[in-house]
Amino acid sequence: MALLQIRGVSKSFRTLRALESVDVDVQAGTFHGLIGPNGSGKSTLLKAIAGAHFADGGTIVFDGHDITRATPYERARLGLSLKFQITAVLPELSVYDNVLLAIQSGESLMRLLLSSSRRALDGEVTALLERFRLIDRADDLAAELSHGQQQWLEIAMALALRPKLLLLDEPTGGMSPEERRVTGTLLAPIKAHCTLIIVEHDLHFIRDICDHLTVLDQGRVLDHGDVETIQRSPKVQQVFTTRV
Ligand SMILES: Nc1ncnc2c1ncn2[C@@H]1O[C@H](COP(=O)(O)OP(=O)(O)OP(=O)(O)O)[C@@H](O)[C@H]1O
Repeated sequence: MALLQIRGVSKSFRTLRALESVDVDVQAGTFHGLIGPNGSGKSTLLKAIAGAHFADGGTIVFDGHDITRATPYERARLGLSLKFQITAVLPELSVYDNVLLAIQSGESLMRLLLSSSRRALDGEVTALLERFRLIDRADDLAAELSHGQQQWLEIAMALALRPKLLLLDEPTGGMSPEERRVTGTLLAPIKAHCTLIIVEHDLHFIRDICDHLTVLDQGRVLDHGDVETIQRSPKVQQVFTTRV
């Protein structure tokens, strides 16, 4: 059974049908790309998965649980984590404290009161900072990081609670080509423990890191399959040459 099963999901904003009867299966241990022209519904689908929007119709089953009406908090407890397009780091805190807070957000109040404090969590914070090449910036304010480094910090924070499924909305937006390349390198090892759904406009980037692609067009699934199949798909080629 797929880790995530989306069946017949629809979402309207007033009269606009942003998603129309969308079916997607995401297998555990894969990187799954969502692509499509502007306004095709990619972000709306991510938000419906994370619970930031409720679907108007259809069902979403995650890891055997029907989460269609679950709150974002309940989904997070089941192992879903979302990093939005807009940076959400706390700029006035150090890089270290941003990651520490992200880890502590999953701690029970009792553990916090008993102070499973900085020292107890230091190993976890340090490991994440090392993995995301931020250890040398640990004491700097998050505001002082480059745009690319802030994105990596956010991915590290999204991984702090060890999610089973990570949702990334355009993580390479605004990055330099070198930062994009590094982002691919940083994401690759998470496949060992985390499934990924990623929305991206950079088709080279997504082609290089994804196993499977779903193509949306005007709120519907236009095609899906492995990267080679999608690259050869005439209907996908037509949409990308005429409307991207
Ligand atoms: N909160 C909202 N209220 C009203 N309309 C919305 C809302 N969110 C999205 N839409 C509309 O729904 C449609 C799908 O938007 P969505 O952001 O999901 O597309 P997208 O594929 O992610 O686009 P892009 O690639 O430009 O980010 C668009 O027409 C958009 O204007």
